[in-house]
Amino acid sequence: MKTISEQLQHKINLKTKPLGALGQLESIALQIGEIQGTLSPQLNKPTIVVFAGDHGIAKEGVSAYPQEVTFQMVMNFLNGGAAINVFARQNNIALKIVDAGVNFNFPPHDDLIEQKAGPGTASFLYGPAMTSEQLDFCFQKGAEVVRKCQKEGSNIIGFGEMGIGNTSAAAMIMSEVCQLPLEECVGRGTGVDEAQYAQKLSVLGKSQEFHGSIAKAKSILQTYGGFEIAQMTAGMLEAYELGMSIMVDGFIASAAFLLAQKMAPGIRQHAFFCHNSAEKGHEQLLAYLQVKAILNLGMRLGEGSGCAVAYPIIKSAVQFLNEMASFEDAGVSNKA
Ligand SMILES: Cc1cc2ncn([C@H]3O[C@H](COP(=O)(O)O)[C@@H](O)[C@H]3O)c2cc1C
Ligand SMILES: O=C(O)c1cccnc1
Repeated sequence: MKTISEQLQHKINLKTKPLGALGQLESIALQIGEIQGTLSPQLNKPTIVVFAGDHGIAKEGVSAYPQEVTFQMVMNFLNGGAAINVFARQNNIALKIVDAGVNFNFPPHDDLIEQKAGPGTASFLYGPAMTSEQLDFCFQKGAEVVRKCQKEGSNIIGFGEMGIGNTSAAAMIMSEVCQLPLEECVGRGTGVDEAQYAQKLSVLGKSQEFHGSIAKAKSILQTYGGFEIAQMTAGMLEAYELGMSIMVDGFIASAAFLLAQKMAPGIRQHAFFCHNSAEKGHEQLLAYLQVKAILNLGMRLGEGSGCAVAYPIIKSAVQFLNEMASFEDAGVSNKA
């Protein structure tokens, strides 16, 4: 009896095209078929969840933009005007916005899921970003929102984020997990200039000296945080448990994924890396995971925008697998 992977590969090879001619679409089709355990996979109710949270480290001059941009952008998401709104609408992707811990009290809104772990993390320059209770809360709530998406019929979910200062948190996580020097993990985020970049590197270097090396995934999260990053990690783990396909956005979402993979190595077979971000460090992060991103558009935005733009490509992979004729169906001669 052939394995499902062998049967899928056979089905792909018999499509009316030269062997391998659909390139990465073929590996995506194979992977979705493997995840769903079927020769005819379906994509149901694609959903992107954007987790927002503030960062204590933002007060140390590590971003080109002020902290209040986090809540202002959440309002923009709710009003439908951000990049992620545009691309999600374009591709019929459901969008959920989560307040994982923004330093602002939002008025109630139907499209906003309130699961605040606090009014932003503490600065990790002086101590851990969050308490163990806050981390537990993030794990519980991040998983809960994904379960809700699945109950609503979704079997493919994208993870995006918003949080001024979060390329700093992500760089700390990457350096720790990948055991790479900070210089290779720290990028310009929202676009810091030379002097601000030197300041960012110095603040992050001091933080790493203060905390020393940290082995456990959960301790890394508690130390460097992001409430939004912790909820993404938990959400990814839940999506894996539920057998869903996972779309990973850029640098920050990939840092959350690094921790999820440290906790559950099998998750990688469920993940699609939607794009290679222009943020320094992302390429090496993807190399560490030994994965190839779908797109390389020089994007460096976050918000789940890479997932929304890459989704139609994943859909093309599923469609060719389900709809394309085989050599036999179409009466086309196969290779001699
Ligand atoms: C207007 C605006 C919209 C954004 N949407 C996502 N980000 C992105 O930039 C931030 C990370 O960069 P850093 O670490 O340099 O602060 C995150 O909020 C991320 O989602 C944005 C940033 C800005 C300014
Ligand atoms: O790669 C990303 O997701 C990213 C890069 C820079 C700023 N915000 C997000």
